[in-house]
Amino acid sequence: MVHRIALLGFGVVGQGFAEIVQQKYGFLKEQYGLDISIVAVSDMMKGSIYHPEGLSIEELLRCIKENGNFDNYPHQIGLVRGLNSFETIKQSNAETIVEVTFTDIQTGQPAIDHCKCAFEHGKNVIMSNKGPVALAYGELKALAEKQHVQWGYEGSVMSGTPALRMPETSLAGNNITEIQGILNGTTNYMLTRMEEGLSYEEALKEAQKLGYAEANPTSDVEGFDALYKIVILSNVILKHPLTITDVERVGISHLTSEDIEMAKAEGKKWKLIAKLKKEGDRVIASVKPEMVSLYHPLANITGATNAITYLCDLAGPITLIGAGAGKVETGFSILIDLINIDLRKSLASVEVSQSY
Ligand SMILES: NC(=O)C1=CN([C@@H]2O[C@H](COP(=O)(O)OP(=O)(O)OC[C@H]3O[C@@H](n4cnc5c(N)ncnc54)[C@H](OP(=O)(O)O)[C@@H]3O)[C@@H](O)[C@H]2O)C=CC1
Ligand SMILES: N[C@@H](CC=O)C(=O)O
Repeated sequence: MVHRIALLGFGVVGQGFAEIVQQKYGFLKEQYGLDISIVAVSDMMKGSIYHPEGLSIEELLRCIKENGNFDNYPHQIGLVRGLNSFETIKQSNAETIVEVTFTDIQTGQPAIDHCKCAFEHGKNVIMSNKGPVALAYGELKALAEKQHVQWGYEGSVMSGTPALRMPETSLAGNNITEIQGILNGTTNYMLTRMEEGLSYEEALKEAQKLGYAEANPTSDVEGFDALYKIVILSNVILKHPLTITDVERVGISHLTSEDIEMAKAEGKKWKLIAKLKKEGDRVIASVKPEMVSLYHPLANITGATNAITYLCDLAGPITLIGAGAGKVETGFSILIDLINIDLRKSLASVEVSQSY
């Protein structure tokens, strides 16, 4: 069955996902019966193209590599240019919208409205964008259910490492009372590189070049990104509706090379640690840098790798370690949600939405 996709945003993650589809097309079709067709891409600066019978991924990637936009995408009958993100959602024949625009840490927009528009038009949404899941989880979940569409957001926490799906499926039946870990790849990468002698600015530049940092890296270094992730974990895994103002937040921007050296001299390391703890009816949440001893379980989590521990009443502490950011890793998070979407459940609603 062909699964038609429209991509909103064609930056690191959008291109990472497109490359995976290009490389694994035959394997995905053979193993999972998943015949992916990217019918539309709408990006703020790179341009927007749509063809109901599918676009050539090779040409999309070539255009971006050569010119940074889609102006030279070969013309063919039926090709539509210039649809904005909302027009792409409404006018394309995609069953699923892949929302990989930037995360706005203040408002979550326009991604929240992208989700609403897609759901209202009977389309599934898959995203690595954290804004909607952190700021509008309850409302969007209810709307998706009402519209009988599916919403995937695995990549919003720890990119392709299954920080959401693993506890939801394999740890089901436990009472999870505490969650803590390193949830931001950029800052963990920076702290690792600063221990190796780089300055704060040099380390940040590297993290940006490697595609780990947010479009606005303030989100990473001031702890907003990890805060969003801890709110998502509380909402999705603990089923406790936390808001961003409920979380104590301190970033790493005040840490200097001297602070790093001081920690080293004491046999310690700085880590940006995110925590959630159930206390009666309340959940206490924080994101802040801590000096941990070299024997601490998180001390050896280096680079853009993340780690998360779920404290379970039955299974005990379960720790997951894996990528927290990256082009392929986050591209994979989109794929795993796509594999888990049951298209048969959504087809009826797409047919309805396309008929008006
Ligand atoms: N990179 C990573 O490792 C991870 C990223 N994420 C999240 O995934 C999302 C994508 O990240 P990433 O690809 O790295 O970010 P990028 O900044 O590389 O790409 C985002 C793209 O979205 C485009 N865009 C912005 N606003 C709009 C809009 N209104 N309509 C259409 N396109 C728009 C941008 O356009 P242009 O630049 O052309 O203006 C840009 O090409 C973010 O929300 C991020 O938080 C989550 C996990 C890991
Ligand atoms: N900027 C984020 C990307 C993934 O969410 C990070 O560095 O972890």
